[in-house]
Amino acid sequence: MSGSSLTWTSEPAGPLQGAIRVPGDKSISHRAVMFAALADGVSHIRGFLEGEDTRATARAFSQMGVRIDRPSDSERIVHGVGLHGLSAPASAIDCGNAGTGMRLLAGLLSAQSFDSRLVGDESLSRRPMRRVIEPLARMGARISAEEGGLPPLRIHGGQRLRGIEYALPVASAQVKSAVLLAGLYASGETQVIEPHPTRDYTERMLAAFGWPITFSEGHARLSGGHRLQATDVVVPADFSSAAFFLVAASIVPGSDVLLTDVGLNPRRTGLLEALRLMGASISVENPRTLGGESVGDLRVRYSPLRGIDVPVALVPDMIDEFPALFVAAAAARGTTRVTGAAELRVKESDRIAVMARGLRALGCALTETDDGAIIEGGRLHAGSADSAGDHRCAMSLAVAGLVAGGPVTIADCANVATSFPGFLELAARCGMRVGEAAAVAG
Ligand SMILES: O=C(O)C1=C[C@@H](OP(=O)(O)O)[C@@H](O)[C@H](O)C1
Ligand SMILES: C=C(OP(=O)(O)O)C(=O)O
Repeated sequence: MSGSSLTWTSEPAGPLQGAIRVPGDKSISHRAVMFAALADGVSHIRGFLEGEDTRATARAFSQMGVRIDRPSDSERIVHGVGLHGLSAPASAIDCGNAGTGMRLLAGLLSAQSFDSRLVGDESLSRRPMRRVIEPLARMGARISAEEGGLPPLRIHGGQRLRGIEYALPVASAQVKSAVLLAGLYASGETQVIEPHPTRDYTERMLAAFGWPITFSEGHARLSGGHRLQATDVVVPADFSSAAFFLVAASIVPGSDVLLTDVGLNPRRTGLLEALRLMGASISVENPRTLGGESVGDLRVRYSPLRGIDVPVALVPDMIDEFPALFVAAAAARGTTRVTGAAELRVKESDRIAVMARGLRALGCALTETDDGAIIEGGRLHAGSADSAGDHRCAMSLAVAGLVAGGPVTIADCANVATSFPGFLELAARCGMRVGEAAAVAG
């Protein structure tokens, strides 16, 4: 990573135009490497996200003896070692900035015969891990953490796991997936019940790799003792990365942008519905299936937005898109209220606080609440904001700069490389004026 001091400048821009394909889906890329590594045979992954988060996951499996070839950018050929073929890593596994990597690996590693240690960067080291430790301990896992349930995690191998029925206290695909991954190795049946359905990539991908699993909205059930069979995976473009362009083109007058091959799993597309409720003009063109997932091209045209009460039922389906939604709300006419989104406070940053500070610095009237915010739309002005090292806040604040009265500087943007390498190039290609501060100023 290129140092946390990276500052961007974003300037007001004219209409955004063009067709772009954002990089591969992060959630699917993490899981594709994991299941391919544990499968019997060789799997070919196309469209893999070349982000720091997913590369860290691939590195973790290389450390555990899995051969992973990279024939070209965003391609991986994974030589699976079978469910019991991983070997003890010689050193700690560094998950970088990735909550997904750490929580899913915690489930998987708690079932191995060897000990392991999971570490992360400064942000990940502040994120709650009790949510996975607790159900995994019930299955018989032995995991110790720092005070407060924080990383690093020390996982004591050689435990016999047993299946459990687990009702998740919070809607979390990461916790669900950690339990299901441990369940692959457990005796008996493992069942997970969610308070609200979350992204079901683990369930779908287990089925694609040949593991018997029953799942429906909010519920998944599997038994241990089967095998995973290598399969090829095609990763669609990441809706969460497309989100910045959906908002940008919606708020910059005259814009007309096409985002191609975007994954449209309904557990990810809450922002599409929220923006449409606000008056956005977004159509799905050429809907089709790619690698078992619904995909489509999203055509977004400028349309004046109005404030809404974001339906609470949409929250889990747009959990990573709130920083972008906050910007849409700040540029809309009227008031937007977000509730039921307390999870935003335990992401890469406290996303409610970081976006509140950032948008207030640009003149937005915004009131933080425990589980959301009240955002008054209006005109933004030039100013300085800090992303607090959070990739999604950095890109969202860059979008805000497009409609501010003058240049906006955004501090601490290096972590954009965790989920969206090449953001600046794609942004420039459709007409955004965002760049590294020195380059824009010079
Ligand atoms: O399972 C996944 O791939 C993810 C689940 C979500 O986290 P939670 O499970 O904490 O809601 C999301 O915020 C994250 O970016 C990716
Ligand atoms: C929350 C996110 O990811 P993770 O939990 O994997 O760090 C995200 O990408 O917005």
